[in-house]
Amino acid sequence: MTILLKAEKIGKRYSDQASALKSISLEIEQGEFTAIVGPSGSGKSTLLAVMSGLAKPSTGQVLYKENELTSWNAKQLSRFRRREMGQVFQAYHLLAYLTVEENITLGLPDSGKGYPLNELTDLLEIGDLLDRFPGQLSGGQQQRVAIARAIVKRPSILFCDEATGALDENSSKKVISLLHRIRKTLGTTILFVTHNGEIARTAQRVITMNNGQLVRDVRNVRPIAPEEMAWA
Ligand SMILES: Nc1ncnc2c1ncn2[C@@H]1O[C@H](COP(=O)(O)OP(=O)(O)OP(=O)(O)O)[C@@H](O)[C@H]1O
Repeated sequence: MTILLKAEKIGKRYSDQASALKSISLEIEQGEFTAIVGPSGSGKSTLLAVMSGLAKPSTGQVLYKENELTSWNAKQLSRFRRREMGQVFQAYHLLAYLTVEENITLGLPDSGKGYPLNELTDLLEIGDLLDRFPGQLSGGQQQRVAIARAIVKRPSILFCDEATGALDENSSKKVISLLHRIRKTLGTTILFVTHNGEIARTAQRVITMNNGQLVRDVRNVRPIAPEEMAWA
C-alpha cells in the first residue's frame, strides 16, 4: 500500500469565521477512488482545495509523495498542477473560443509526455467532437472534455469537486463509469467530492464529513458498478 497524499492535522479558518476544517488527518492510497460526502457546508470543498494545494491550511500540513506540499512556493505548486494533478469541477471551465481538441491539449505539460489523444478521446467517447466548440456540446460532453483536459497529462491524482453535479442521470453514470475506467487503466488516484450517495456506493472508500471533521471513513467491501446506481 503506497500513500500518495497525506493530511496531517490540517485546520482551515476563513477570516473570523468558525473553522471550516478542524485538525483533519487523512491518508490517500495510490490508485484508489475515494468519495468525500457530507452535508452542505461541512468542509468537503475546502478539504479538497487544501489537499490539492489550491488553498493554504491555517494549521497542519499536506504531504504529496512525502514532500511537504504546503510549504511549496508558487513555482513548485504550478509545476505540481501542470504535471502531477488534474482537477474537474461542476462548472466545466472550457474556453469557448477554442475547439475541443485545443481545450484538451491545453492540459498537456511542457514535456509533451501526454496521453495519446486518440486513445484518450476514444476512452471518453468524444473522438468525433474534436473540431467542435464547447457551445456546440451538451453538458455531459463538455464534462467529458474537461475530464480529458485534466487527464491528458497522465496525472497521478485527480481531484473532482461535484464533477457530475450539473449532469442528468445518464451523463452522470457515463462520467462516473469513465472515471472508474481511467482509474483502472491508468492507475489514477481519484478524490471525488459529492452529495450523491449513489456515486459514493461505487467508490472503494467513503469519507464522511460533518462540521469540519471526518466523522466516518469506510471501505466499500463490494462497490457497486456505475450502471447499478439508482437515481432519485
Ligand atoms: N472563500 C470562503 N470564505 C469564507 N468562508 C468560506 C469560504 N469557502 C467556504 N467557506 C465556509 O467554510 C465552510 C465549509 O465550506 P465548504 O464549501 O468547504 O463546504 P462543502 O461541504 O463543500 O459545502 P457544499 O456541499 O455546499 O459545497 C462553510 O461554512 C462555508 O461557508
